[in-house]
Amino acid sequence: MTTRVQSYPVRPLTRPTGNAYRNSRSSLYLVHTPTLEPMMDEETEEDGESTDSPLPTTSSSPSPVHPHEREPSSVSVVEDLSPCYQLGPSPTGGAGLFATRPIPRGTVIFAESPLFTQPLPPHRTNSTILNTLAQHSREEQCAFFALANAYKAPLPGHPVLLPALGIFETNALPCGGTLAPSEPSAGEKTAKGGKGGRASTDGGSREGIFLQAARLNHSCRPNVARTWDVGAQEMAFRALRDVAPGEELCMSYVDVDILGTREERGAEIEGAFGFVCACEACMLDGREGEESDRRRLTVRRLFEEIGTCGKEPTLGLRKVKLVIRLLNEEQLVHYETSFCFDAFQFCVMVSDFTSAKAWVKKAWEASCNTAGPDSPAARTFKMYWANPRAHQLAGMHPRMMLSGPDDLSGDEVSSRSASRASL
Ligand SMILES: C[S@@+](CC[C@H](N)C(=O)[O-])C[C@H]1O[C@@H](n2cnc3c(N)ncnc32)[C@H](O)[C@@H]1O
Repeated sequence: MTTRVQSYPVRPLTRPTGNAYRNSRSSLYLVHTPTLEPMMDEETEEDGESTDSPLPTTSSSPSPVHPHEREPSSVSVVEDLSPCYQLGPSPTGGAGLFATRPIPRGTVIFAESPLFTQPLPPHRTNSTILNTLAQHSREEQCAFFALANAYKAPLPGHPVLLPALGIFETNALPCGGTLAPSEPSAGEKTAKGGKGGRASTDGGSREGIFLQAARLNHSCRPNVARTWDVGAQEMAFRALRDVAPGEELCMSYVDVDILGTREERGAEIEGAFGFVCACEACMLDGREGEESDRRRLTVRRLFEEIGTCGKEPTLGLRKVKLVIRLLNEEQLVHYETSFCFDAFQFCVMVSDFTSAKAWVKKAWEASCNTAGPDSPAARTFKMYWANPRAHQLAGMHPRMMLSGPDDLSGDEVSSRSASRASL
């Protein structure tokens, strides 16, 4: 039987429907259910594990500015609590949100409660939305009706909807439920709410209007991630990477899998959301556009291949390192989490616990930046960071030294040539 590495608890590479890629590792979540509390660190000299890697501390509630990058054991709070973004005209057309000062990756840019929520189709209609809006202030009603409506004069093949419903479908985000990590959303395709592959952090039982977030445009190279906080009933929006002043803040409406070519993404976005994507990545042309397409397809292919490298940890790790380089070149670093956890598993298989810890630490940092330190994934990574031997694949192959994420150069072929040739 092939030994496959397992997807991490909140799997990022999931397509909404009808795609073989989607199912590749969707059933391979962690099969043992680890305690989510950190265990005692079991480092031993025999295993040569480093002791200079302190375990992270986490806070339970996000501050308005809350970077986790670089030094995960400390949380720096930027003193200026005024919004670090403002509304402005977007190059994609319409309005968008723009950074007004540098935003470090991992920062909670804002957290927002929904103005109101609605059930999934077919249980919401123009009337249910109007009835709900009637309970709100005039100011809030005006704010809602000032939002974009992609269904007023839609592209061919898309219906014209009544105004309240059209605005809702254009701007709603999933919130309010608790799906199992592998469970696809039960929602039908609904503009932003229809972003498929919505995992546990989003929930799936209701969709809501978030007045600030409704101004976030889509990008296939997003710099913002959203996470639904069930406890706080808020959506948190985090910077996926360092954002420069003046840069537009964009999330991916296609949720997590934006690894298709420009053509594939364009068709998917137009079909699901009724607009032609004019994001930075889709606007690349000529050689730059081709290279971007090639990198994304290579990442997608390697994602599949890495899942079957359980018998060849060395090869698996080489592929992970290549993917990470490609993701950096493509500025899709938020996908790193899954691959770092793959690398962790290759290392524990051969009892290289020092490298394993370095990889799972990187996975932890990435998951904090994407979904916060209290996310199930971050908590699981933290547990494995404390005790990598707890993983069920630990020691399944003869002992061997692999390498950690600090050595991305390694002996791999250059990413550009490898993206053309198979490893
Ligand atoms: C939730 S709204 C985003 C904010 C909107 N631009 C505004 O002015 O309020 C979604 C709409 O913004 C536009 N939009 C968002 N992302 C876009 C993109 N990448 N390319 C082109 N249009 C985009 C589309 O018209 C879409 O229906």
